[in-house]
Amino acid sequence: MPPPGAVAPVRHPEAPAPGELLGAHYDQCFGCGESQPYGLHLAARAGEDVSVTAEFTVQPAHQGAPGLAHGGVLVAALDETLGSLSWILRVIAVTGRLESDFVRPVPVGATLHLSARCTAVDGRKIYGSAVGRIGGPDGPVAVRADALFVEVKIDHFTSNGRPDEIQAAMSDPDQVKVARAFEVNP
Ligand SMILES: CCCCCCCC/C=C\CCCCCCCC(=O)SCCNC(=O)CCNC(=O)[C@H](O)C(C)(C)COP(=O)(O)OP(=O)(O)OC[C@H]1O[C@@H](n2cnc3c(N)ncnc32)[C@H](O)[C@@H]1OP(=O)(O)O
Repeated sequence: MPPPGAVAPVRHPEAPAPGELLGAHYDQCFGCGESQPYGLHLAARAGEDVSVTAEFTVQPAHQGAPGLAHGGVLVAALDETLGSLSWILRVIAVTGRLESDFVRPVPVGATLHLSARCTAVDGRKIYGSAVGRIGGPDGPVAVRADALFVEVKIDHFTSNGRPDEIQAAMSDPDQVKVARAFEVNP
C-alpha cells in the first residue's frame, strides 16, 4: 500500500503513445528478450495514463506441473509487465517487493493477457498493480500482483552486473539507445 504522502504518477511527455509496442529493453532479458530461447518473449504495449498491456503464451518449457505453467514463471510475467511501466514514466526502476496471488491454473498453450498500472509514486518508490487473464483480454483473472519498484540510476546495472554482459550491452548500439532514453529526464 502506498504511504499517505504518495502522489499520482505522471505520464512522461515523451512516453510512447497508447497502443505502441514497447520492444525489449534488453535482448537477453528472460521476460522480453528476443534472444532467450526459453524466455517469455513478452510483448508489451503502452496504455492510457501510466499503464501497459502485454501478452505471453505459455510454452512447454514454462511448466511446473504436467501441462500447467510454473507459478514463478507467471510471477516473472507480472514482474516484467510492471517493469515495462518504466517506459511510460521514463524512469529506470527495479523490483523491490512483489506480492502475488494465484487464482486459476494456467495451461500450456494459454495466452496470458496482462495489464499493469502505476498507482502512486513516493520519491524513488513506485507502486503498481498487475493482473493476468486467460481466455482473452476480458477473461477471468488467473494471477495478480502488487509491487513496489525503486528508481535507480544506470550504475545499478553497470556496477552490479557481470562485466562480460555489461561490456557486450554497452557496445550494442540498440542497448545504448535504450539506456539513453532513460537517462534523459526533465
Ligand atoms: C548497460 C545496461 C543498460 C540497461 C538499461 C536498462 C533500461 C531498463 C528499462 C526498463 C526496465 C523494465 C524491465 C524490468 C523488468 C524486471 C524487473 C526486475 O525483475 S528487476 C530485478 C529484481 N530486483 C532487484 O534485483 C533489486 C535488488 N534490490 C536492490 O538493488 C535494492 O534493494 C533496491 C535498489 C531495490 C533499493 O536499495 P537502495 O539502497 O537503492 O534504496 P533503499 O533506501 O534500500 O530503498 C529505497 C526505499 O524503498 C523502500 N524499499 C526498498 N525495498 C523494499 C521492500 N522490499 N519492501 C518495502 N519497501 C522497500 C525502502 O524502505 C526505502 O524507502 P524510504 O525512502 O526509506 O521510505
